[in-house]
Amino acid sequence: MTYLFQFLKEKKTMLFLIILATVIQSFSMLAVPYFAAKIIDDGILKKDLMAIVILGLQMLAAVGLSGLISLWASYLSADLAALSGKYLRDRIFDKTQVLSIRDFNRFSTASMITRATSDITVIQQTVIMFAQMILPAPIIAITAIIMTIAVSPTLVWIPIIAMVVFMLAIYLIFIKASPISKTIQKRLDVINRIMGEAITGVRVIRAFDNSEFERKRTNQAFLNYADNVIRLNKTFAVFSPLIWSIVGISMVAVLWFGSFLVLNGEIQVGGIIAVSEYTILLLIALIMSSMVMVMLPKMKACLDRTQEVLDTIPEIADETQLPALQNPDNPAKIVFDQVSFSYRGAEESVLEGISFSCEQGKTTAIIGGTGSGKSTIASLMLRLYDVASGMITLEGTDIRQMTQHQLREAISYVPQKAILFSGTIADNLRMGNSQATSAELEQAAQIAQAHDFITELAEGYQSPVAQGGTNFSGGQKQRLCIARALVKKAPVYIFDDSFSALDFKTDGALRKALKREMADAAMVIVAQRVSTIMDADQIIVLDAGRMAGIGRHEELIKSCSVYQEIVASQLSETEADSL
Ligand SMILES: Nc1ncnc2c1ncn2[C@@H]1O[C@H](COP(=O)(O)OP(=O)(O)OP(=O)(O)O)[C@@H](O)[C@H]1O
Repeated sequence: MTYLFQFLKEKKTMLFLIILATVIQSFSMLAVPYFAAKIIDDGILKKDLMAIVILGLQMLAAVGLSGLISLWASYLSADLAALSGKYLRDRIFDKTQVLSIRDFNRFSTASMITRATSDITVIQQTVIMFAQMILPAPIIAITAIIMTIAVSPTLVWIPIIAMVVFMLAIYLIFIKASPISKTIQKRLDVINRIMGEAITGVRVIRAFDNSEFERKRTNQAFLNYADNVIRLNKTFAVFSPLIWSIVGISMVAVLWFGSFLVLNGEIQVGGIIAVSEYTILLLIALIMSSMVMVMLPKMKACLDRTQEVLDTIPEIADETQLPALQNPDNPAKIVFDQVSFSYRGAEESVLEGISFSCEQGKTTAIIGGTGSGKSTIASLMLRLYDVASGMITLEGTDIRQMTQHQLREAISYVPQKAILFSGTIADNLRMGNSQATSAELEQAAQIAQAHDFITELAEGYQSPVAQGGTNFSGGQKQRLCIARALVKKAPVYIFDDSFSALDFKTDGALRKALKREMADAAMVIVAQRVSTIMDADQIIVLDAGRMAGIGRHEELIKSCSVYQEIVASQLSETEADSL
């Protein structure tokens, strides 16, 4: 609730206007029974036509005012609801940008998407309903009771008892529905995850003819969701008969006890009409508000889930007191000093005692078997995780002693999985440097060996990129990601297995161009293929998270058995012998 209250605090003027409009609307609505009673008592019973006309006009004015004010209140509450959704989505988005990968994994992608979309839509809808239907209820209830007292204090117990019984019933339903609503939102997460996988993985599912298995899996998820929705609806099924019983019994009570009072001369006939109308208006206000109450358990579940994300304290946060940066001209750009690291929950270290230095103008390659920890080294350089022991420095400064912004400004990164965003090619290339000129885009694309295929497209650099870059081949996507990293000019470049989808010729041409054009940068190339890293200035050989060797290709081929094995497994005997 905290964040919603913060939002309402920020929008207090709007909230005040809505409350004001609601008060005026409630009063004008409750004036109608007052005039109705007067018309009966002072007009009809006294046969005074003039009084009937005047009171009728006053009644019409009250109805008109109530309608107009209600329209204004609706506009205001629609605005408030839409803005509340925007406010919460902005906060969630900002949070996703500071959460560490580990924090992020705690929630799962599907759940994060549900929280930012449908959960907030539920909150948004409830805010509008709250403003339009719940807010007027107490005002109408209190005024109706005061007006009833004014007409007949003896009959006031009827609307009061009706109201208490009604609220007690709603409270009990709320208590029962709350946990079910929470479960429903969790089931929705599962549906989103499974449907997401079924849709994005449709090619694989068809290729493995696995539709039947997927159908069973989705069916189970849909059933679990439906079961809970049915339980919730059953809980609310008692609601309608209960309400109408309370309304009916209240009416009987008003007419019955009211008739006695009329016969005793304590009130006039119009009084019975007024009291019964006040009771009905009070109950209608409560019915309307309770319809929204039905949504409250769900809204609470959604708010709790939103709050859970927003309350998460990022595992990796910038220090508040940062020392001045060391030496930006330090030729040793990135240094790993006895770095060890393990993923949360894993018993063994993924990296152990890693020490090396990436120098300006030099290429450092990291090679090793799958799962040996190559990508983890890249993630640590970007401080997506913090080291367990040891230290990583950028230009002489411990990367924990600088802001994440400073660190990531200095590094340009090409991820292992080529990720593109919907928009144009130019939009994607400008991601790390929005001011880049067309000439700079072209130059980067040329180095990345992407220029030729881009210019062959009808719209060139303005060609559309589909969500996830699905309209490009694996190799084209990789080259666009490399070009994107080159457009962002940085002292350090990390290529995490970014040449794997390229043919040997393109791979060779790209590396040659990189060496020529990026002569001043420190380059880190993570690779599986020996041919990609053979001419690097230093090669780090990883074996199960430990450094099995470091040096140039010619040295390692003689001294490092792990490297020899990798080379032997990839190059033909003649090729290996000739090296
Ligand atoms: N987010 C994670 N949580 C837990 N374990 C992880 C995570 N990411 C990687 N690992 C584990 O850490 C080890 C090293 O993974 P890493 O991705 O660094 O290897 P790699 O050498 O880059 O492999 P590949 O060449 O296959 O990409 C693996 O055993 C992997 O299972």
